[in-house]
Amino acid sequence: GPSDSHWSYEDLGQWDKHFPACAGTMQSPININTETTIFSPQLRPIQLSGYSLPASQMLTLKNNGHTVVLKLPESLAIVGGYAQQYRAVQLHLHWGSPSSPGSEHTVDHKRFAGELHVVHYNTKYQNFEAAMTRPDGLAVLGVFLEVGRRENPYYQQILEHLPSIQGEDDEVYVPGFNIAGLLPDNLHLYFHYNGSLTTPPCHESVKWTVFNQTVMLSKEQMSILVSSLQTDDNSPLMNNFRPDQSLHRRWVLASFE
Ligand SMILES: NS(=O)(=O)c1c(F)c(F)c(SCCc2ccc(C(=O)O)cc2)c(F)c1NC1CCCCCCC1
Ligand SMILES: [Zn+2]
Repeated sequence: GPSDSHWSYEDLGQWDKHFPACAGTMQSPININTETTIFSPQLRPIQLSGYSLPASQMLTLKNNGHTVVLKLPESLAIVGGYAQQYRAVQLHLHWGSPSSPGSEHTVDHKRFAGELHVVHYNTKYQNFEAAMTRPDGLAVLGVFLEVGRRENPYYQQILEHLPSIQGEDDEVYVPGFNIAGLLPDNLHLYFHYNGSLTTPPCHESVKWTVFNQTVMLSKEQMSILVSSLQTDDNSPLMNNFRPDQSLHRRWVLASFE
């Protein structure tokens, strides 16, 4: 894949040997300290377009050895909340283990069960590859996953296929569905900051939106997420989250008080 899969979450300290950006001062994820976020009323609600896909539109779901990735058509776009238009590339998940949480961002040092990332690129650049290295190149929407009492039908559209892509590089076709169903219903309560990809090559090209409202999955769904996939040497794919990186001179904005 785009970043050689020889890196792992075990050798985090070595990432910057091959990918120098990983040692930068605008890295992600971060801990969001709600005491020092800056209320920014100019932040508009995130508006999405084209997120509801017909079942006739098939998407590829792949275990790439680091996470499960759903490739998205460029017809999905962020049309509000960002200064420029961004189009979808893919979405993927981060999780922990049967006994521990695995979100990437934390809020007041609380780590959530998991985290969804929907990756988009700025349409002022030719394509994703050109955008990936520019400061305003990418927009990633982050959603915290929690365990609740009911099954989440939208996440089930992804989770039900995990048992059939257990091995690294396994992939399967899944029918389209309303991708917006994976996000919280309230898209105007969010944190916003400038950061990076949380995986090598760690490019500092991401304008992050982390929603304040979480989404709920059932216990059984979370169990499928943390225990279905394997990585290269058939070891369980778990705890695929990067520890939080220091903020340095950055501020985190909040669209709410
Ligand atoms: N949180 S994140 O957005 O930084 C992120 C991660 F944390 C990730 F862990 C990942 S997966 C690791 C990168 C990767 C490896 C293999 C393949 C492949 O075989 O197709 C593809 C990608 C991952 F894919 C992403 N997002 C990617 C950034 C990596 C390179 C380009 C792919 C689009 C966005
Ligand atoms: Zn991610």
